[in-house]
Amino acid sequence: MSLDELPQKKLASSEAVRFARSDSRFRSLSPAPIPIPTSPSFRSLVESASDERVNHDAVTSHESENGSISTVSSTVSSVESEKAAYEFLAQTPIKSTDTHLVEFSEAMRTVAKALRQVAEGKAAAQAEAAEWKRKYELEMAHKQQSKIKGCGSSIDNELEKLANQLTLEKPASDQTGCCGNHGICSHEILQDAIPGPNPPSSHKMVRRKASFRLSWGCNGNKNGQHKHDFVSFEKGDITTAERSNKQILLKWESSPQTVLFITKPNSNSVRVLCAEMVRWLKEHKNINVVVEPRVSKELLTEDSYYNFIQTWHDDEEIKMLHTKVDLIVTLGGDGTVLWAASLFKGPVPPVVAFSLGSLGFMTPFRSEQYHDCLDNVLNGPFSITLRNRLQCHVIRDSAKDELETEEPILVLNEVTIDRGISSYLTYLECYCDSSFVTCVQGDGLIISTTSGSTAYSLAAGGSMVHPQVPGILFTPICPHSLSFRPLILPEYVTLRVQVPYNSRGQAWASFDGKDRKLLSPGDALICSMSPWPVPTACLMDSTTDFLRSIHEGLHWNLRKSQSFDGPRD
Ligand SMILES: NC(=O)c1ccc[n+]([C@@H]2O[C@H](COP(=O)([O-])OP(=O)(O)OC[C@H]3O[C@@H](n4cnc5c(N)ncnc54)[C@H](O)[C@@H]3O)[C@@H](O)[C@H]2O)c1
Ligand SMILES: Nc1ncnc2c1ncn2[C@@H]1O[C@H](COP(=O)(O)OP(=O)(O)OP(=O)(O)O)[C@@H](O)[C@H]1O
Repeated sequence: MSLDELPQKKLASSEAVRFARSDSRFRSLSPAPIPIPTSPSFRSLVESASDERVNHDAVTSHESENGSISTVSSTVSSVESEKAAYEFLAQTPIKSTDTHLVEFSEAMRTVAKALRQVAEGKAAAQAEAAEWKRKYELEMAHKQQSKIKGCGSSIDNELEKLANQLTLEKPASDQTGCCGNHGICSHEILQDAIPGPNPPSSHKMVRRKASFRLSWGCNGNKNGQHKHDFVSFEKGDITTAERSNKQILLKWESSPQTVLFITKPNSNSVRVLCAEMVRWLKEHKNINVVVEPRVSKELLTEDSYYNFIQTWHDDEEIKMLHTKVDLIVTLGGDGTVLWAASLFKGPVPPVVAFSLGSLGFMTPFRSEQYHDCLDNVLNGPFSITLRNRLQCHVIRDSAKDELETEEPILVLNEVTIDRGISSYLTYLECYCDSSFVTCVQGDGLIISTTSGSTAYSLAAGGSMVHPQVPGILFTPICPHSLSFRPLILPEYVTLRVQVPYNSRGQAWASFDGKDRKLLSPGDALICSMSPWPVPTACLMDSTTDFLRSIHEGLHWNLRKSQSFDGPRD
């Protein structure tokens, strides 16, 4: 832009104020620096122009490569520029210039205030992030302590008590001692339950859970022992001896006795298959069957033969399901596996997922072969995939100083933060531990597990990741930026996504595609890896099943082979 153009480009001062207030840079964390003019004549010219954009253009156009001041138009010398500026000032009525000066300084004050607020906001957010991390760690330490105190004695007694109860009864009040407020308890994560004699069985009796052992498959040798030294450091050489995630095998130490059925609703084929499988398990394997209340009604309406089935009546009973159920059978699609996982806020028994849906990424078993499949699983050993879940806490701005937060939500696929019905861009500040990651400006953000990498995250351009890879996917949804590529972060980090106070709109969080929660400015979502994975039984093994899913489910890299009879080297 040449100086001659300046008077025409001059904006009305009210426009300048509006611009200062609306320019997104003044709301962002790292605003572009506002250039300071150098020459006094130039400064007065710029001030009179009362437009920060004009200011910016003028300064950049005045800085040549050799450091001297030049204009875009090479014919105008600096002397001429100054002359033109004075001419311009002379033409401008004093009164109008004064008014412009006043209004421009008002605009600059607004800008300065906005910048100060942004800086303060950023500092406060960082301090708050650190504070929440501290509280979270405190809470975890507290849970760990109560677990250590309560686990030893209370779980034995409770299991004993439960074993003698005739139906799925409400837990006694001290049962939460071991499992925390949300029924979470770590004692069953790798080595489940306590081996020992079973109490006498009777009609409707819930017996002690079957025990099992998990081991690591080693180069195809199913009895391979997992070495605990991941890294060795001998004579200064660092080598990785064994990696943490190998194929895991589950071997029963006592026979499984109780199977929970979770079924897709409103499907006739599922209802018929469920009734048949329940009958088969009872008659051929003498297995106790627990079903959802809806399914219990359906089965009992169909035939009083199903009197032996058990169900639950309230949320408290759901919280204790993991202490009674040896195995979960799901009949449906991936949504049914997600639903089954969502019932367990703590440890999850192994899941055998039969495919009765359209895609079936996590449902490797075919219902036509259910006799063989269930036989194999009930006898064991069988391969499992330990599918990590994310633990999500919504922290409300209004409750950020309280220790008690909303109940955590565990997701198997992902948590999505999007713009919901709002037509504005979402504006989300993201932190990884105490480091600032980025501001998401777009339709939203997906924080996904590796199991969820083939679901929504994939549709948003994220990578497909083997479910045993320990990582967290950070995938933007339609980011309004050309350079925002998805990330994969290590599983040990804590992510924090905050809707800043100066966000234009609200955001919505949804968990495995369900339970939408409104996030208002100031609210935050904290995600970290949960210690409670979902163990899913494999048809073959983790890798074979994963590759089968991407081939058959997604037709990954399907292409006709070239014929042999073409041109050659
Ligand atoms: N644009 C998208 O792709 C999109 C949009 C919304 C939700 N979703 C996904 O839907 C999931 C909820 O599933 P639903 O069955 O309850 O809803 P749904 O009935 O809408 O089905 C969503 C589809 O995603 C598939 N799916 C689910 N989990 C998968 C996984 N881990 N790998 C591969 N495919 C998977 C399902 O088989 C189904 O075909 C959410 O967790 C989310 O990942 C995807
Ligand atoms: N036991 C259940 N109770 C309530 N809702 C359920 C249950 N099981 C599944 N759902 C819901 O029903 C919907 C459909 O289930 P699912 O995804 O398993 O079937 P599908 O859509 O036929 O299969 P696919 O996902 O493979 O296309 C999902 O939204 C899921 O959350």
